[in-house]
Amino acid sequence: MGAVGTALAGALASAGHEVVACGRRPLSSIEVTDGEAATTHPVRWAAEPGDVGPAALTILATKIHDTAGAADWLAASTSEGGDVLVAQNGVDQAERVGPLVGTDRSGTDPSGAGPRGAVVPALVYINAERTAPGVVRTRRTDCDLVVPGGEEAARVTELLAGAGLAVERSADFTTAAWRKMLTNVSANPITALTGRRVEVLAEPQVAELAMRVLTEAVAVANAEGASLDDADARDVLTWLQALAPGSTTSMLQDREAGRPLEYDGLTGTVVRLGDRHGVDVGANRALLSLLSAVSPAPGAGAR
Ligand SMILES: NC(=O)C1=CN([C@@H]2O[C@H](COP(=O)(O)OP(=O)(O)OC[C@H]3O[C@@H](n4cnc5c(N)ncnc54)[C@H](OP(=O)(O)O)[C@@H]3O)[C@@H](O)[C@H]2O)C=CC1
Ligand SMILES: CC(C)(CO)C(=O)C(=O)O
Repeated sequence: MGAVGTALAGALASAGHEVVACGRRPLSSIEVTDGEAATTHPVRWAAEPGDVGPAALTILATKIHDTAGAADWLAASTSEGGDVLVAQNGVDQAERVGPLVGTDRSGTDPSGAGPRGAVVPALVYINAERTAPGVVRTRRTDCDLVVPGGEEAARVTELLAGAGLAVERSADFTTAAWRKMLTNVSANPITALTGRRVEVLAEPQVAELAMRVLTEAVAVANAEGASLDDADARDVLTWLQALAPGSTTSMLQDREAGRPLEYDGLTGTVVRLGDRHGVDVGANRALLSLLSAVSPAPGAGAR
């Protein structure tokens, strides 16, 4: 459980759900501070996949490059079905996680057709800052999560009911995912590279760079089937500039903690797709070069 996992776990615990924390460090409770109010919730810690047991809902909230590392946890919690909410950034959550869920991974079932739950992508708009293991500060706007339309996402949304989360359904999830991606290919690299929180995006020269990054990403998004324009790029920058004072990014937190940076599935994706579609992605490529100089791409094979 990191920043997002703890924030979502706190919300589910407050709705009365039993929460199991799958992780490498023992955890008996979590604390979530939203605004001034801190709430503490008990959790059961599972030290290894064999301790998890079947779950009605599994939330995967690792960094993109750690997805494959979570495979045994996912196989264990979905061995009898149950849905998976993929609370990760990027644009291909379902493709990334689908193969890891609910299939017989022992090799004894050649059809690979174990029980299957649904894999539902979630675009996370909660700004979550982990200040200690199991301790998180959230800064929220009027939307916490965006999930697709359809029956499977409706079932997951129902499970989340009562958790105090503002969940939106999007009938055009490709566009919604790329809109969220715009926040991450601009704010995350720029904050991580400058070592400053999102307020850095208010500086005129930085805002100009962010707009170049965003307009390139909009062209890539549209080549991938999204429906965005330069006004959306402007809106995303305005949204980022209006985030609560002190808001950070997941990539800046990783840089500060000396952890690998999650750029391959974000800026790396924009650059690869830009090259494939013949879209100029010069500003994104420059950020990618700088990010790779700061931290070698972790798990580039685990996109
Ligand atoms: N933080 C934020 O505000 C936002 C983040 N996001 C996205 O959400 C996703 C999660 O981000 P965030 O919560 O910030 O990330 P964190 O780094 O805070 O949390 C990731 C967690 O995954 C755990 N983990 C990684 N590999 C394994 C494994 N093999 N087994 C068990 N646990 C594992 C880590 O454990 P350990 O602590 O032991 O390393 C860590 O606790 C990312 O895709 C991010 O881009 C989206 C919106 C906002
Ligand atoms: C929107 C933003 C930039 C902040 O929550 C984010 O998604 C992240 O930190 O990864």
